[in-house]
Amino acid sequence: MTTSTNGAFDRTPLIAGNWKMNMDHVQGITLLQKLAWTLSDAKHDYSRVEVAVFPPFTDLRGVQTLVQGDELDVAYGGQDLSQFDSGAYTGDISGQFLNKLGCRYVLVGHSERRTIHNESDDVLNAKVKAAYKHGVTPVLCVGEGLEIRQAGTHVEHTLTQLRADVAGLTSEQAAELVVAYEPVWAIGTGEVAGPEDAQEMCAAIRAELSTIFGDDVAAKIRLLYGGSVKANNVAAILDERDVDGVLVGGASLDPAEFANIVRFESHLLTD
Ligand SMILES: O=C(CO)COP(=O)(O)O
Repeated sequence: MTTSTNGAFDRTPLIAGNWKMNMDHVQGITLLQKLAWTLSDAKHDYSRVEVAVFPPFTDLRGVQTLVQGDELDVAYGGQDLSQFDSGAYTGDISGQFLNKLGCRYVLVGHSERRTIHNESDDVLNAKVKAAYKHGVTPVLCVGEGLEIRQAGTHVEHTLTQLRADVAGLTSEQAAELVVAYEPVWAIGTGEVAGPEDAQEMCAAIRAELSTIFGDDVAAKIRLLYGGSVKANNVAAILDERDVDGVLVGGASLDPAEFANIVRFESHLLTD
């Protein structure tokens, strides 16, 4: 991904931080300010990279105010959205509301939503479509649990999720899509899938997207890896041909660590 010879040069690397249910709106602003200060000291190290954060819903208005007021070069998004536009859906958040708050992205189908909230691929397909309807780009999360990995059926499992979740999208929509491969066994465990595991799955995902949407569209879709990404392992993961970014959980709560992940290319230069 970091050279012009691998065909992936045109895909802007996306370094995304999923804060999960951490950081209230006051803590969230402090975290984002510290991140912005750290990054502004080293702007030249990450000028080619897009940075995004996914705070809790209650933080989004404050994040919007800070990003706009200080003209921060940081995108932000919601961690979930409703498949519906508005109405009697207590506790849910419409994509329309996210759009109004300036969200560029929204996570769809994170494994914690799939398991804790039993979100099915049918629901996730509707959520992906709802995101496009409201002008927010979905970051679709797919990936297998430990038992499936041990059984060796992880590629087919993940592609089955992918096919169901992107069913019915137009090529124009698909070209904007971001897919995050997050093996559940590597989330928050310290177990990181090896760069070759990330590449194996991302190559399979891109091949499947080529079958569905054609080679040109698939070549535009950014594929992220997520699962125990840290500053000391990010460069090797992002050196893989089909891996175009990372979705970071725990390490995104530490502004210095996350800034070092954003500056992954400077690790490549110094390593
Ligand atoms: O779930 C993740 C990001 O969405 C990964 O979390 P960790 O980086 O904490 O393993």
